[in-house]
Amino acid sequence: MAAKKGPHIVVKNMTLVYGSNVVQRDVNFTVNRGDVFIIMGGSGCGKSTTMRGLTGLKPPLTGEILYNGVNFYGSSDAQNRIRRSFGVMFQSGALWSSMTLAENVALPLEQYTDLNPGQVRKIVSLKLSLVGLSGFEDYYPSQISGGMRKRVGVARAMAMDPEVLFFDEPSAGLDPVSARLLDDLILQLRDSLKTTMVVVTHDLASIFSIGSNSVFLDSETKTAIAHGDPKKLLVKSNDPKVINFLTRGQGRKAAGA
Ligand SMILES: Nc1ncnc2c1ncn2[C@@H]1O[C@H](COP(=O)(O)OP(=O)(O)OP(=O)(O)O)[C@@H](O)[C@H]1O
Repeated sequence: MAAKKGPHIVVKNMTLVYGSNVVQRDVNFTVNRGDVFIIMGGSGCGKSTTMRGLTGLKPPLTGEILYNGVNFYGSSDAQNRIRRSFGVMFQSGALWSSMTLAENVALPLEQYTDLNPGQVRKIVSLKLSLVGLSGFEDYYPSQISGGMRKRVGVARAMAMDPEVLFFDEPSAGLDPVSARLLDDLILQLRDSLKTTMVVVTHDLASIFSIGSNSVFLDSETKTAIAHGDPKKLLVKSNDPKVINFLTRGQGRKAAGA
């Protein structure tokens, strides 16, 4: 578990492309240990692609991504080792509908560890209790709410005690109260487990309530134009695009910042 402060993920001059289409160019940012780090920006600016770069699904054309100083794409050995140090929660929760919640959370443990079934069962119960779902082990995804399914996705992403947890649009499809509960869970897990959290979102309520650090990706210039605590950016940024985004187009005064 990561306990020390300091840089956890360092992105250096990262350029991401699909064929001849440049999504983001020369992006630089640092995610510190224990950050709830927000990847933000307007539609299509490349947030999901950046997360794919950070998680090994999209090798950058150029640049480096360092985890604890080790180049993620430097060798397949490094990549495999680093991949084991993080968990990913996809937008829908990505649960298998034919499996119980316990079976879903057990999957990574069965795939990547030699734990016996009794040990797996214990860890699964612990992870489900961490996300407030004790006693739901034998339910199927269709028998629980959307917010609960996302929590199961978090439990599964945490099965291997990751140092970093990635969230792709965690509040998508949730009502505001469920979205808020999920935000609270993210903060609670960060505080209790010291896990570094990286969150792709354009939900302003989430950005301000959980974000301690961020990068703002701009779709016009195709690069990062702001970096830091979103609450501070709201007050201090001089970039009209950043202010426009953070105030939903209202401007700083109207937004009360
Ligand atoms: N698999 C792909 N192949 C080709 N182009 C893609 C692919 N995935 C995304 N793109 C393009 O890359 C750009 C960035 O997409 P991406 O999904 O990363 O943006 P985003 O900021 O996450 O968007 P949104 O907020 O709408 O989810 C878009 O122009 C998109 O059309």
